[in-house]
Amino acid sequence: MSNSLIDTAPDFNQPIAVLKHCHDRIRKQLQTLQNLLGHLPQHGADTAAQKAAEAVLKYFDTAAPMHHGDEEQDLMPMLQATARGADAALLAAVVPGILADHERMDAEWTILKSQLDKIANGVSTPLSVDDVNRFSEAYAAHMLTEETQIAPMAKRLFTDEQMELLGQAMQRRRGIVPTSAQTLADLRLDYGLASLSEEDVLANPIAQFSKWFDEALNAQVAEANAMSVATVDAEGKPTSRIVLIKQYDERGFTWYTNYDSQKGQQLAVNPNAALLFFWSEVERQVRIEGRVEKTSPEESDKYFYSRPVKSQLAALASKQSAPIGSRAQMEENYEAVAQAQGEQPKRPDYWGGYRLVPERIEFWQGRRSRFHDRIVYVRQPDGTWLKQRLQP
Ligand SMILES: Cc1cc2nc3c(=O)[nH]c(=O)nc-3n(C[C@H](O)[C@H](O)[C@H](O)COP(=O)(O)O)c2cc1C
Ligand code: PXP
Repeated sequence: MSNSLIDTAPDFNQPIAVLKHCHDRIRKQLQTLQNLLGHLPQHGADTAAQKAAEAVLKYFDTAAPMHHGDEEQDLMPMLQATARGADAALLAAVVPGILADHERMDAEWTILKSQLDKIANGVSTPLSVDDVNRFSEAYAAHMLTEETQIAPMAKRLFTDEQMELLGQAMQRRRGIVPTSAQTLADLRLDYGLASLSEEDVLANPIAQFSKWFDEALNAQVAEANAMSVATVDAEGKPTSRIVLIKQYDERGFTWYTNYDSQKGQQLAVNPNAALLFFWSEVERQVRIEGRVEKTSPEESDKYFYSRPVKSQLAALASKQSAPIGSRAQMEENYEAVAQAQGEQPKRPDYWGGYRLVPERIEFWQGRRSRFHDRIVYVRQPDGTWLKQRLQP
């Protein structure tokens, strides 16, 4: 039970209150900056000024970035994945501005920091009124938007479980380990952001993939375009690795690589493969299975030449998946290729695209207590897709 007469920080089981508490601390630091502006002309970088500068530096170097991280990596993505209708429209209007504010405030902080560093070290240097005011005004407007638009929406929309997840993520960011020693086996997240029903999914699985992919991008899932590709060797032993998807359409899902690599050699013997996307921030997984074919040389050219020249050279300099003695040897190979090829390297025949032509695509949405939603599409001999719900 908290004593309401004493000003203590709220618990992480009330994450929105913690974020508000951070704002109050920011306001105190901004006041300290104003106080410093008044103090410095008379007293210079005396002990009081040094202490004040140190406090402001400590807060904006450590706590503020974590606060921005809470919002960018947890609060906003969770809200974006939950909000519908007018709430979703409001977020679409407000979130880009919030992210841009963070960048601007970071830039303004860099300017102030160099001045405060000197003051903290006892150097009597002036603190720019304009720099302080720009920084303070940026924060004031930003915090007001969050407190009037974002926090009330989160309080209204988030379930108890979502609040708990948000609080846990914020604790992890601060390196706070739960007090009872948590064992590996106890590590688990309960999912509850959304549901998936037969009515929700589109008739065409590629269109459904497109919808989820766009939602993952909008929710700022880290590397939403990264997918695992599983292949098997001649004896049927599986291996998997991450690649970046570069295109998808009715024909299939495409990535680019070295045809002589381990995966290339395996696909030459057995073209069956499986792709996997895991989008943790939206609690979704997509599994895609089928047979792989090479993209046409024209398609491979088009993608190869769209890449940065240094990546083109790196592809030429690397016998992907073959052992090599040292990093130095790799650098030598790169330099030799760069010398030989110049600014316009030519795509080698052994580098190009693979397209997985899907036969089965499953969409998984995490639900509470492991009672998840799974909808699978299986391609029928006539080319149509059969849709089924699978048990979790
Ligand atoms: C995020 C990420 C993206 C990657 N994207 C690609 C890619 O698009 N193409 C590629 O050949 N390797 C990519 N790699 C490297 C592969 O995971 C792998 O190391 C490499 O393709 C060799 O695999 P193999 O020996 O199984 O053929 C990526 C790795 C990571 C972690
Ligand atoms: N090839 C290799 C070896 C990679 O590691 C990657 C990505 O990590 C890629 C290709 C795809 O990258 P890009 O987007 O530069 O084509």
